[in-house]
Amino acid sequence: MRVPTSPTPAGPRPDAMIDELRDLRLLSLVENGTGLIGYRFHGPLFDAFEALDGALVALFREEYRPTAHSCTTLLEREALESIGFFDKLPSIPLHAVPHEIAADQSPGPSAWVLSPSTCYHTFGHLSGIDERWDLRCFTARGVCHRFEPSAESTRLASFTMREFVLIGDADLVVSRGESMFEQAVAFLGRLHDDVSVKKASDVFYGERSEVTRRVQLARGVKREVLIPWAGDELAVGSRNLHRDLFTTVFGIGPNGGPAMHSACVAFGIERLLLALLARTEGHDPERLCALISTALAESSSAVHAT
Ligand SMILES: Nc1ncnc2c1ncn2[C@@H]1O[C@H](COP(=O)(O)OP(=O)(O)OP(=O)(O)O)[C@@H](O)[C@H]1O
Ligand SMILES: [Zn+2]
Repeated sequence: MRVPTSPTPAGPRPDAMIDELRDLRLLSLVENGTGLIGYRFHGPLFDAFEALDGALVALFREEYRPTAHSCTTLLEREALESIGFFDKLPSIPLHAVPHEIAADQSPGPSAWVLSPSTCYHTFGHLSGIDERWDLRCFTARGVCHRFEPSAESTRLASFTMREFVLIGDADLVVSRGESMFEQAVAFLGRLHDDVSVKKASDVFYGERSEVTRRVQLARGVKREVLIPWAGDELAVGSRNLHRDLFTTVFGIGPNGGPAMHSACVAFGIERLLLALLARTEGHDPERLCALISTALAESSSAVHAT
């Protein structure tokens, strides 16, 4: 998450490919005065979006057997308060004032925010569970919202995240989280010849200081997978280790004994789609769909061969 800068930039400069896709009516921009809110994908471009998301789920289905769940766009404000989100990143959450809830006055408009990540729904669902397990995987796709105004065409206020959450034994969460991330990187490497990985820090998981940033980098709490985009590198996914932060706050697992840990591996589907399409011949979404199927088949046979 990036702390918003001020003053707010005028608006995004769509890249040439984005203009092309708009002309073909495959994509439309959702904008307001502060910049780009999000994208709507149409026809074959939406098919490629679904193919990418579906491939990520298929990639991990056999080995991790994730339990899938859905998400609401709205999240209880309390959930973010309990993990100190507003103390660390007060400007990121977008507050929701849906008319129906406002009219009903119960629980009241200020009780809701637009969800900034999908894993809070997973943790919320497991809250208070009195069970311990070695390792379980959960997955959800959700529209996420963050207020990080920027002139970049890939920093959206509304975007789609596919997330896998691992919960269980501390060592297993780290080792399996790492191999899951590596498998995703290998899959993306079949679709693009210039995929890179780097360690990152996130102000959310500590104080906003240089010391914390370095400690996080040294501990490898966050790793990102990047694909070139518009002369720069774009983070299309990340692996975050939370230790027992969320399991403790949300009360996941029985009292007593070592706390279970959690990690998440998350992907931004809009970023992935645009960055991969930029490398696809003719920026053709149907061609990208075919490449995704081939890469998925190759990835599965690589897993079975080991
Ligand atoms: N504002 C955004 N617009 C589009 N995609 C995003 C945005 N923020 C995050 N994502 C996508 O969701 C993925 C997982 O979210 P995560 O919280 O790890 O991102 P992040 O570290 O905040 O991203 P960044 O480093 O770009 O600020 C990111 O790797 C990225 O692909
Ligand atoms: Zn997460």
